[in-house]
Amino acid sequence: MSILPMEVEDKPRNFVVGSLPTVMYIPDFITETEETQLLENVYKAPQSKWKSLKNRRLQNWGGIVHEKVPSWLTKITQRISEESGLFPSAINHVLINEYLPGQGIMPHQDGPAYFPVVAILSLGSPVVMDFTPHSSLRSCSSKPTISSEDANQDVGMWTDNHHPFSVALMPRGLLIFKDEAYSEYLHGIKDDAVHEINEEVVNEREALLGHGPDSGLEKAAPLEVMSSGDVKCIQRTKTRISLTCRVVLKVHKKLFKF
Ligand SMILES: O=C(O)CCC(=O)C(=O)O
Ligand SMILES: [Fe+2]
Repeated sequence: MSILPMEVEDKPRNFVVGSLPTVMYIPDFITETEETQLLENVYKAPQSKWKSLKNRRLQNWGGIVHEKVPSWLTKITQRISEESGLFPSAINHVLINEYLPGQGIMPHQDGPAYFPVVAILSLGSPVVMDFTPHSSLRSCSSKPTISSEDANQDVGMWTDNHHPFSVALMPRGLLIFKDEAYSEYLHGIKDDAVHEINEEVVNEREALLGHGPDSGLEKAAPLEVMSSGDVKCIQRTKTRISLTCRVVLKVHKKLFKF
């Protein structure tokens, strides 16, 4: 079946979650077989490919001169690029992050080296990713010591309808965020072994059912999601691998200084 340009253009918009039009989540973007194959390839890489950081390990593929993204990754990145229609050229950089249960990533903004669209494919185990408006978007900048948790309680703190929100990243799901969500928000993953699926999680339904909003197919909640009373939680019991796919605009000899 051919995909008409109209459909290509409409596709990402169908997957918008929450109130920002620049955040999309596509459940089950890949099959379980593809997930297994990707995980096999990630762990087939030589040990020297892993860089250990304080709270996680990562592999860098591409983004520097003379290093192409390998074909086991381009199989997926080409599909992400084609189906989203959001990247200006072929995805030339994939960062693979490995998180053990209880590991996370500090709230941060992806750097200016990238075109402002990022696609994150999750494998293995689910987590919740939190988005927080950049501190410059606080209407009360005189309260710099407030913790992000306290800030989440106080909706009036943020200017121009900027509010903290979260996205549940289930295995095989694809998160895409761009433009405003890319440059006006920080994103991070808490280093806790349990992540609550609270009312700030914009894709709660898709995460719990494991299917897209219009699929009509309801499946039991994934095993890792537990309920205690009204509160649903992700119990992080397994390793999570994520593939962060971006376009490096100007390819240099080095991307990071480790
Ligand atoms: O692992 C993730 O889901 C996020 C990774 C990330 O934000 C990054 O590598 O910049
Ligand atoms: Fe990031």
